[in-house]
Amino acid sequence: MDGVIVAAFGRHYEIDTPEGRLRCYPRGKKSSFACGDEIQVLPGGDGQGVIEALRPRRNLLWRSDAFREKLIAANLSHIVIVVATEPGFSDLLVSRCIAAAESQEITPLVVLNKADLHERLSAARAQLEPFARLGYEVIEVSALEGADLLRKRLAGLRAIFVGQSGMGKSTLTNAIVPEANAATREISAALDSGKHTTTFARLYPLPPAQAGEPAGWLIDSPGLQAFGLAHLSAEDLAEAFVEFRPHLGQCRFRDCRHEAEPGCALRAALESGAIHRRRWEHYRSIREEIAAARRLNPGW
Ligand SMILES: Nc1nc2c(ncn2[C@@H]2O[C@H](COP(=O)(O)OP(=O)(O)OP(=O)(O)O)[C@@H](O)[C@H]2O)c(=O)[nH]1
Ligand SMILES: [Zn+2]
Repeated sequence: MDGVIVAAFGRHYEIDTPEGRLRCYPRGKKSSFACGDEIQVLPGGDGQGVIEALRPRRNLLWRSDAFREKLIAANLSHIVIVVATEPGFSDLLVSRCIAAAESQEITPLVVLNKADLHERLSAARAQLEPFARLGYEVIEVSALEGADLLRKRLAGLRAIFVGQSGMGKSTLTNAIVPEANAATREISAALDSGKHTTTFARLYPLPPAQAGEPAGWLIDSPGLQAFGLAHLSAEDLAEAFVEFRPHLGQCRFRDCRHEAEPGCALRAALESGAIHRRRWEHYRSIREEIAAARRLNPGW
């Protein structure tokens, strides 16, 4: 039977199948599946099943530091990077998420939430300007006011919300997917608290963009403060900055590290303004972090 992983708990998985939701276990000890993975399941009765096989992935979003890697989601069409007017957000984290997306050929989409908090709106817009200038879509919403525009935009997509804690990912999910509301209420009741912090990723169905087209889904994921990209090589990283692409391979030296070498095409693009200074800083700090991770663990 075919199914899709809707939640991953390490040792077991929740899988939606044509016969309903099953609680499934992998065959062996090793289990490395993610939300969005398409799976072949052997149902075992009483709502349980065994994972028989993984269908080939179209892509895989993951993060890594020197010693650990974590699968986030598979088979995505879009990564929705949620930021907010309040509290402040890290534009470096936005660049990291975009780099992760670009390296897997997933389309990034930036959502600026809490647009109802007007005093902070222009500062947040200014922080997003380097991304908007690159052609990345930025959508302003207020989860408290319904997020209708975003609901329409996401119809038919296979998307994940990523972002720092407190940006409003869960509130947006609740505004967009009615079933998510019920799930949040259950968890809150179980924890006996009004405050809800997402602790694991969960996939919810979305309607198709038009009747007759395929349905989509949306994954709400826990807030992240870090998005390590230790698995990307220096070349992968430069490629993941889309505005660098026309300049790659144009440096005087084939092995240019884009530091202080003469005839560096990237630095020339920076000086001419074709590369935004902020994005250059992001690139440098991610590259440093990758180099540090690889010094700690040469196995990468
Ligand atoms: N004013 C305003 N507040 C919002 C909006 N969206 C969310 N909030 C508030 O922001 C806080 C954080 O929202 P959450 O949805 O829990 O944030 P999250 O990104 O899911 O956080 P984690 O679950 O920790 O990852 C809550 O108090 C929400 O009520 C909005 O559009 N406007
Ligand atoms: Zn160079």
